[in-house]
This record gives sequence, C-alpha cells and structure tokens, in this order.
Amino acid sequence: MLEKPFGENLADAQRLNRLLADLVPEDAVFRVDHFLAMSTVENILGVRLANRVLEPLWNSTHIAAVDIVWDERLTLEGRAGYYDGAGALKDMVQNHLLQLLCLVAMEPPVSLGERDLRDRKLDVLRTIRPFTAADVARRTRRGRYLAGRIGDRDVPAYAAEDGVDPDRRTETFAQLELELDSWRWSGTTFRLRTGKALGSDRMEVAVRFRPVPHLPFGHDGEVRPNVLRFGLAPEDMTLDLTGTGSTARTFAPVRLAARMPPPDLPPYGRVLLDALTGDPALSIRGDEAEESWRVVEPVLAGWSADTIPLYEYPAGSDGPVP
Ligand SMILES: O=P(O)(O)OC[C@H]1O[C@@H](O)[C@H](O)[C@@H](O)[C@@H]1O
Repeated sequence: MLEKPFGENLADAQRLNRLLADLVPEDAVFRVDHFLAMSTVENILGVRLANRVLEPLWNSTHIAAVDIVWDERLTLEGRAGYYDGAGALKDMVQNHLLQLLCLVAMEPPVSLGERDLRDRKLDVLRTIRPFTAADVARRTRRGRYLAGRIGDRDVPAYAAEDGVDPDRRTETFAQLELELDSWRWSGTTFRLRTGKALGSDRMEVAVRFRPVPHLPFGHDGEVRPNVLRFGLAPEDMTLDLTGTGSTARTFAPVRLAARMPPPDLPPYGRVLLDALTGDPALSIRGDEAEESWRVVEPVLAGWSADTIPLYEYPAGSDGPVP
C-alpha cells in the first residue's frame, strides 16, 4: 500500500512504477486515494448511471461548467514537514480533485471492476488538454494565507508556521481551469479549486447546466440555470430547478435535496478493507498516477519559475481576490 505522493513528478512516478513492477503485479499495488472511497464520490457514478434522466444531458451541449471544490477551514495543522514540500497542487489537485473529475467525466464503464473503471478514468486524464505557458498564466491561480481569524481561532500566517520555509513560496490555494478534448466534453469548462484556512468549508462537485434556449412566458423573470451539487462533506446532493412563483408571471427557485446514507466504513476503512480483500478497483493504477503528473507538470514548472503571482489572502477569507 502506498499513500500519495506517488513520486514528485512524472519521471519520478515512472521510476517508482518500474520499481513496483519488478516486485509485485500491478493488481497487488494499492495506491491509496481515500476520496474514491467517500460514499458521495461513488454516488456520482450511481446518480449518473442508475438513472434515465441525467446521462442523456451529461455532455457539453447541456453542461456549461463543472466546479470541483475542496475549500477547507483547516490550516497546516502541524503538517509542515510534509505540506511545505508539497503545496496545494500536489496535495489535492494532482490526485483527489483529478480523480473526482474522472468520475464526473468518464464514459460509462462496462462494469465497476478494476479494469473497466480504471481504463475509463485513464481515458479522461488523457483527454485533458496540456497546459501551455500561456494557459498557466491565464487559467491557473495560486495563493498563500496570511494571518487571520477563522471562527473564534486566531491563525498565524502560513509563512510564520513552525517548520515552514517562507522562501519556498509554497501555495496553500490552487485553482486550475481545464478543458477536455473529447466529443462529449469539448466546450465545457472544468474548474478545480482547493484552499486551506478559508472562511468556510465548501466541498462539492457542482455541475452547472446551460441556460434554457428560449423562455416562452412573455416576461423577463430571472431563471437561474440548473445546478446539480454533490456535497462531499457533509455527503448530500441537491438539484436547483426553477418553478413558478406565488404571484402570476414570476419564477421561484426550487431545490430538491437528499442526504446520503452514512457509509458502513469511513473512507480509509474502506480502502484498507479493499487492500485486505485484494480488490484494487478503487486504488490508483500506475498509468493513472503518471497521467495525472503529465497534467500538472507544466503548472508546477510555471509556478516554480514564478510566471504567475503568488496571491496572499487573509486566513478566514474566501481566498485570493486578484
Ligand atoms: O477531510 P479528509 O478526508 O481528511 O480529506 C482532506 C485532506 O486530504 C488529504 O489527502 C490532504 O493531504 C489534506 O491536506 C486534506 O485536508
């Protein structure tokens, strides 16, 4: 069993994979991503594929954007030894958020067996358009938190935390806008965002549908585009629709909401059980790990060469405002 990071970059991940391949077969390697064992995450596939109403709309003709967000109030929490060498991009985006993207964007797999599921996730990673230097400037943002207050807690600046080397300029906030080159998704924007020491927890996948093509009501009431949200913590699901209002010729927002049943096991428990029973379906295959590095490497290169600013945001705020 291996916990992330699976290498520090693509070449490193390839070396690690070769080393592992010399020792054991791939299906005996468990690269852990506990996000895949969250019940909501599995539920993304359930909602898509066990229903009639969504999958026909699950493409760029109907979906304008998908926001995959892991904003947390948690700060460094004494993890400088690991985190200061990683940063938000390697800690969250290269693994957890790209895996969530895979589940949202994948083609329906033939089965949820390890091969079908992981082949289809790999397809998604391979369709992510490579970042050019201009894309890094236009489509990525990074930030680092300053001192502030979160709830009733005073939080020191990241750079002043024990064990942090301020000169490394490690980011605690990362945002990437991705495009997928495929028939299904060309034209939909996928935004991945994560940050520490933010004012509120927001962990969700929000699927934003396009506006309706025509309103035949003869008045200009506001119709907000539909949004389907998979909440990751707490684990729930909401669908924002538009209904008619109480007065004539008005619209009103309608929200359908459901709480997910609590899972039998916490995510790490599920991951351990899968390893003990020898089921690698929810573990990251070597080629997925490599492909995820391929996606983030140009961003890492641009950021370490300081081609974009490292914005600062007060702890307890909504993140950097450029
Ligand atoms: O809330 P969970 O399940 O611990 O997941 C979030 C955490 O996931 C971990 O993998 C990251 O290293 C942390 O930085 C992050 O806070």
